[in-house]
Amino acid sequence: MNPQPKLALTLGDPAGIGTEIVLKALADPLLYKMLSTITVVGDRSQVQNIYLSLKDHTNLPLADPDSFEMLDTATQEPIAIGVGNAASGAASFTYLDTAIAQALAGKFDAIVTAPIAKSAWKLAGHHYPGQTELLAERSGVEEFGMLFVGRSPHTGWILRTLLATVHIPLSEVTQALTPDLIERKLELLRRSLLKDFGLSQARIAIAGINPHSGEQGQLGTEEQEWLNPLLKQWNHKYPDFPVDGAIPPDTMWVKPAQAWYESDRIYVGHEAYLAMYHDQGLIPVKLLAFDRAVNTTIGLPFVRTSPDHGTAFDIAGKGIANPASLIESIFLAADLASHHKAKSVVANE
Ligand SMILES: NC(=O)C1=CN([C@@H]2O[C@H](COP(=O)(O)OP(=O)(O)OC[C@H]3O[C@@H](n4cnc5c(N)ncnc54)[C@H](O)[C@@H]3O)[C@@H](O)[C@H]2O)C=CC1
Ligand SMILES: NCC(=O)COP(=O)(O)O
Repeated sequence: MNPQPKLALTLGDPAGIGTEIVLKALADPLLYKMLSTITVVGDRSQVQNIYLSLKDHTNLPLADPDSFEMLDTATQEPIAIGVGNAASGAASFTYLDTAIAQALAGKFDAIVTAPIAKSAWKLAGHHYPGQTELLAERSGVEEFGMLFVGRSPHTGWILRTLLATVHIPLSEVTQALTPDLIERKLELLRRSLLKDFGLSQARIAIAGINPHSGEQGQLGTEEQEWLNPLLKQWNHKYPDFPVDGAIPPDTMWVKPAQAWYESDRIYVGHEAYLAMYHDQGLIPVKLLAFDRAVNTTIGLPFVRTSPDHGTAFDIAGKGIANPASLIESIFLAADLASHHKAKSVVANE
């Protein structure tokens, strides 16, 4: 039988809500059976301090730091809660870097990351757009992507959204969106649907770039000039992973929203969506699923998941942070990693 996958759980930015949601998640009865498979990566004394300061005034129970495994990654200096700074950026960078090194050495099958602040990484001298790019660089992969996954609590339907471009200024988006990029993202998504999610057939919906997908060239020409012809070629090449589009971006999310909320409708819809830029994809994801969507990095040699929210500095230390998206991230990491392990067992047989 397959052993359960081993998960690293990093604390994220210590000035944010990371430690609080980790302690809340690990106290959740749903996670109880998985506790022995999880190693928290971060500063033990900081965890102890947050536990002592919050345990008598939070809205949810906290796990006692003695009840779980920790890989102690002590930080250089005490960190005040509520504002990301160079010290908190240095700490969250070290937690993630430590977890990556251990995952690459085979000690972990998956990394679940609590949120970091990119601005704090920059203050600490680490110039990465986010955790995703550090994970990819350390793993030596060039093709990787940011995929958000959320299961509807109303209908059980799963919304999967890949971003074609991620953390770049809006003014750079149209230059970044090239036929080569879209083809690579579609291929990454196809492989992930096949290998990570076990779907041998899936429909993909792709959003246009311009209002009304260009309105036949009147509101932008990318769709007519190269996006629609590229999709035609793709559909010829991969009939099991057909792409619908380019769908006008303002209406693309109507059917997913119905599938999310309305169990009486039969939505024979798309297994995945490709959004052209960060907010085109993440506004609908967060409107529908802020408390449960999971950010997963596809294309890595190990599994990586993270909540869809950030460090929430405005509520850090108040005991009111919601751990739901982190809990979903832990479940998804375990699922995806079990799937990978099962496949590698079959491959070695
Ligand atoms: N996975 C990651 O590492 C992510 C990191 N970030 C980083 O987080 C920092 C802050 O970003 P913001 O845009 O302010 O987004 P945010 O998600 O941290 O906060 C947005 C709003 O949602 C609330 N919120 C967020 N998570 C919550 C939770 N678990 N429970 C209750 N309320 C919650 C906050 O209090 C705030 O009002 C930025 O530096 C950004 O780069 C943002 C998104 C993801
Ligand atoms: N908006 C998603 C996000 O900021 C996640 O970034 P990353 O740190 O996971 O790369």
